[in-house]
Amino acid sequence: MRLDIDALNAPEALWAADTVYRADLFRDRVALVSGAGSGIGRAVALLFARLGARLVICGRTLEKLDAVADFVRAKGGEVLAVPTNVREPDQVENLFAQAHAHYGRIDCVVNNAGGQFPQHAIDFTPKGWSAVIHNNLTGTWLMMQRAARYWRDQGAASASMLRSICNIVVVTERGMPGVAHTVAARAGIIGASRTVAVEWAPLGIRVNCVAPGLTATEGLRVYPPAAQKEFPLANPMKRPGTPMEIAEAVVYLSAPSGSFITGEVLTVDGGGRLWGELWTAGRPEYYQFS
Ligand SMILES: CCCCCCC/C=C/C(=O)SCCNC(=O)CCNC(=O)[C@H](O)C(C)(C)COP(=O)(O)OP(=O)(O)OC[C@H]1O[C@@H](n2cnc3c(N)ncnc32)[C@H](O)[C@@H]1OP(=O)(O)O
Ligand SMILES: NC(=O)C1=CN([C@@H]2O[C@H](COP(=O)(O)OP(=O)(O)OC[C@H]3O[C@@H](n4cnc5c(N)ncnc54)[C@H](OP(=O)(O)O)[C@@H]3O)[C@@H](O)[C@H]2O)C=CC1
Repeated sequence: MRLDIDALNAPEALWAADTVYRADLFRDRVALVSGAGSGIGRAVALLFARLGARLVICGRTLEKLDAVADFVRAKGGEVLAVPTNVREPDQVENLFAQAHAHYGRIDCVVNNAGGQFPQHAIDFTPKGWSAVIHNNLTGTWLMMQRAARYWRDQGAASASMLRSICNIVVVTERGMPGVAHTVAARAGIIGASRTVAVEWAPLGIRVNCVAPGLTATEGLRVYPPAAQKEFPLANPMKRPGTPMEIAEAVVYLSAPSGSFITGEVLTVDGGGRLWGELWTAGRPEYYQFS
């Protein structure tokens, strides 16, 4: 299988792609997207912008954020780019302070920033385990909690507020050989999301997760060629998902279409949790077919 990752992730292609949503769905709303400099996060941010949202985007690398911000502005959109490492509480604090100073409101938060490295679990070092847990569990949690405190401090939710948190996780049901650290971290986020969906409902906050299956982004390039060769075996559709397919799921949960949905995990994996093999660090000999 040849993955045309560059074509599927090109901002112009994302901007021109068909969408089921109407153009003013997020007019006057503010959407904050982490990890928006590439891949799924960029696709989510661009779709929000196409639907009229004003954006706050963050990630660790300023150049990547600037490229997305320049593109959105060239299309007539409004965007604030704040370099942020979501693992650092002070930086998360600064992000929300800047967003509020700039727009005076935040409606939706999409916690997409994350990543891991493929390795057989038996070889994880304490430092490697901690890096992935901090990135994906602690970082996402800090963003969720800061968003909830922001909305609590804003007072009662008005009818015009969406107050939605959407966390990008991975499909955890069958585990995923080669990335046990990230499966552990994301299972933690799913559990926390279900719990705070109840605790934060009185604040008018909905909390959901989107679990993408194999999705064609630049991020896949960190996987070894042997794993990449087997990517078509990841689901019964025998193709990767596209960043746009994940973005449309995020918008569904974040928009009024998700107004009665909270504590849910929307799996967008082409059926991969039912059938498919994903050996992210290569297939061990024991599991070879011949
Ligand atoms: C088949 C694929 C599809 C399914 C996979 C699961 C679904 C998810 C898919 C995706 O997420 S797509 C890709 C998303 N993007 C990324 O994953 C980004 C790339 N990864 C990273 O940036 C890092 O892996 C990181 C750990 C997340 C970054 O954290 P940090 O900057 O703190 O780490 P480092 O300082 O680089 O390393 C700390 C520590 O971690 C161990 N380690 C890091 N990389 C590797 C590696 N390639 N192999 C083994 N161990 C690694 C190591 O112990 C490092 O410490 P030192 O050895 O450097 O002292
Ligand atoms: N592609 C796939 O098959 C799947 C992806 N996912 C998840 O979807 C999300 C997006 O992945 P994808 O788009 O594929 O890959 P990318 O690597 O392109 O996206 C990850 C983004 O997160 C940012 N990021 C990583 N760590 C941090 C941090 N500590 N603070 C702030 N930003 C950070 C990165 O930017 P920078 O390095 O500049 O900070 C990058 O823009 C990730 O959480 C990923 O694990 C889940 C399932 C499948």
